[in-house]
Amino acid sequence: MAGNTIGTLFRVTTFGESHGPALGAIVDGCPPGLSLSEEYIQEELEKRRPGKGKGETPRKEKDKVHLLSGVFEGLTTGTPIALIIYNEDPQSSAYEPLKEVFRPGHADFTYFMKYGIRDHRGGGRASGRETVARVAAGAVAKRILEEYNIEVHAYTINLGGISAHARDLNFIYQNRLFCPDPFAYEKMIEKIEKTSKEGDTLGGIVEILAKNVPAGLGEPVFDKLSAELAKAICSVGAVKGFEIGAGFKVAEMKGSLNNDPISSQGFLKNDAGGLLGGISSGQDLILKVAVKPIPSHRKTQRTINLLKEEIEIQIGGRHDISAIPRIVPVLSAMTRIVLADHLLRQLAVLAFRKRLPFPHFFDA
Ligand SMILES: Cc1cc2nc3c(=O)[nH]c(=O)nc-3n(C[C@H](O)[C@H](O)[C@H](O)COP(=O)(O)O)c2cc1C
Ligand SMILES: C=C(O[C@@H]1CC(C(=O)O)=C[C@@H](OP(=O)(O)O)[C@H]1O)C(=O)O
Repeated sequence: MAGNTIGTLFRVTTFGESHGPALGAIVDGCPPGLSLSEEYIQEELEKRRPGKGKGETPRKEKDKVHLLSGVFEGLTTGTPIALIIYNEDPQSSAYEPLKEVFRPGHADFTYFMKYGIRDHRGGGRASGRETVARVAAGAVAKRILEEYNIEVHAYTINLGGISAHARDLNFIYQNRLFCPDPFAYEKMIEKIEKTSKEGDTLGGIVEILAKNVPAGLGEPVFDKLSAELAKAICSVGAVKGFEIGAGFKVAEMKGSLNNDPISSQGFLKNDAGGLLGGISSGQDLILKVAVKPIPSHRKTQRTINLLKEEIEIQIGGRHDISAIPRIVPVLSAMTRIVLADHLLRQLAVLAFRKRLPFPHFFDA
């Protein structure tokens, strides 16, 4: 069925289920001549791989990526890139008792209402494990963006109500929570430990910062960069909120405060989050993403089964306490996929745009 592909010139399709033999991605539209290796992609996958930090699912997966096509002698050929990651530790029998039960907060009920059939093993395609394929594809997008010096950083600014106040971009890559604030990091770890003991789970907020994004990315109407980013980010499981720049605060701001004044040196502030008319302004892109707590907590939950009988369940098995931090590299990957697609789309415009007046407005 439809709905497994994202992008126009840079197209990503993912396939696979959490407890099937494998997950993977087909990446079509990557330009030729870029260096790309399994090692490069693996480095990104390691950031999402389960079982590496406090409160993460203990499922033992190497998440080893196999690059099947589209690369010859270390360089992309311009043809489709196929990436596959085999599942090694599914333990599907743990899901047998849940076969005819709808877990609250998970996708069991809606998948069943839609298809009338579902792969109950580990949530099937609705599992957070599907995101391994997205991160693999996002690594290809990263290679394209590197050619234009475009950087994407994502980091945890809130975990279970504990806020990060500092934004130390070096520190985010030194801790497993991708937290930019060493003080908040300690508090977040304590919160995970306490919540884990209580048998409960946590949500949080991830901020995404994209630097050196040239002005002009995004189409004017339906494929606005803002809309495409919202779609890509909200396509990730457990995402419940998305903000651009000042986000929901704009509702309370006056226009005289909200607008970012423009000087010959550039914009004087960035409440717009780098997007005007849905098109990148050349300022940093700043996005915020609200992530809900993991639905599989250990407390008793009310639900129904396939016979519509009311029952109580207690979910055991292997689960994250929070989708944070492992969702953080997924959100970077989705942002990169959208930016790579729109960069390629804008390069076609620029080939002609340079004939018009004011070419000095463009650096790309
Ligand atoms: C990286 C990541 C890890 C996740 N880990 C778990 C988990 O261990 N257990 C669980 O029940 N849900 C987990 N989730 C959340 C569910 O996949 C998600 O809640 C489910 O697909 C329902 O979708 P929704 O929350 O968007 O409505 C995870 C999600 C992500 C993105
Ligand atoms: C395996 C991963 O996370 C899984 C995401 C997940 C869910 O319901 O989303 C449920 C758990 O699956 P299982 O019960 O098979 O262990 C997590 O372990 C992964 O992200 O690689």
